[in-house]
Amino acid sequence: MYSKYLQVSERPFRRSKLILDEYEIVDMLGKGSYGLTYLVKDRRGHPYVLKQLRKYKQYDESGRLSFQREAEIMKRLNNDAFPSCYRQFEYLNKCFILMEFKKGLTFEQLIFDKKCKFSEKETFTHLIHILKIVNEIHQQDIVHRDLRIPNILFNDGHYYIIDFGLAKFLKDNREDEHNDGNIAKRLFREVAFKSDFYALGHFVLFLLYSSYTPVSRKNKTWEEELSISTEGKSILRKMLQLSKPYETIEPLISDVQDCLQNLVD
Ligand SMILES: Nc1ncnc2c1ncn2[C@@H]1O[C@H](COP(=O)(O)OP(=O)(O)OP(=O)(O)O)[C@@H](O)[C@H]1O
Repeated sequence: MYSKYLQVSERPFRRSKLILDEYEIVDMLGKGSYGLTYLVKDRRGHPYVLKQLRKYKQYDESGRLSFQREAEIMKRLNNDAFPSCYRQFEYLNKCFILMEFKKGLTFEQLIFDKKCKFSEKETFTHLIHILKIVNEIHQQDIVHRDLRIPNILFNDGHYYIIDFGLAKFLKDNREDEHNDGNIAKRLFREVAFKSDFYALGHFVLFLLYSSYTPVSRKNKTWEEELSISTEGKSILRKMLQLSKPYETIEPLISDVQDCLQNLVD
């Protein structure tokens, strides 16, 4: 009850507010269930992203641990494709992570705001680039667990993956966590590489549907609606765990590369 009160009563910082006498709030970027995300700038005007753990999560050990883990994972992933974690601090009894601002548009913005349309070839080309950076994450035995269109940015040929709030080390796999009977949640959140492929399967569907025009009002499956290659369909079925799933990234990368060779522009 009290945590519900804290959740609804918590007000985000206003624009222009100075944090630690150093970082000025420029804009609010996101309001998730466990964090508030701001765009801030320092005194020289350099932009950063500042993530604040929500108050009601701060009193919960698992909330504090996840926030700590998010920072630890960002520090571990030393690659330009992921935001660097610069600083963790407390201010007014709230926990913060200061990270690198990655310039770009999310695939959600590209599809829904910019109305970009992606062909099958373009979709799998984006996928192969993204898989190469997901490989960097998996090589550290980390599963991202939230590879959705708002968490993948694109800018001038560069791809960035953000939001490690749900990421976990493989060793942190706990049976009870994804055993609550909700199958969709389990497929997205399982602490196994295949849950990242499952999420990317949905990412691929979002891109493919951007260039789809409905021809009837009947409810159909993506396999009936989308006209894509047999290879593309087979990859997607495995990603979505409708047929024997990919357990590691290498065979998936290899299948996407083969598929791309046969697709025309
Ligand atoms: N490092 C970053 N560089 C650039 N933009 C970022 C960065 N981190 C977050 N953002 C932007 O802020 C938005 C919200 O951030 P984030 O996903 O971390 O928080 P969230 O509140 O948990 O959001 P969600 O509910 O979408 O997961 C992102 O969709 C993205 O547009």
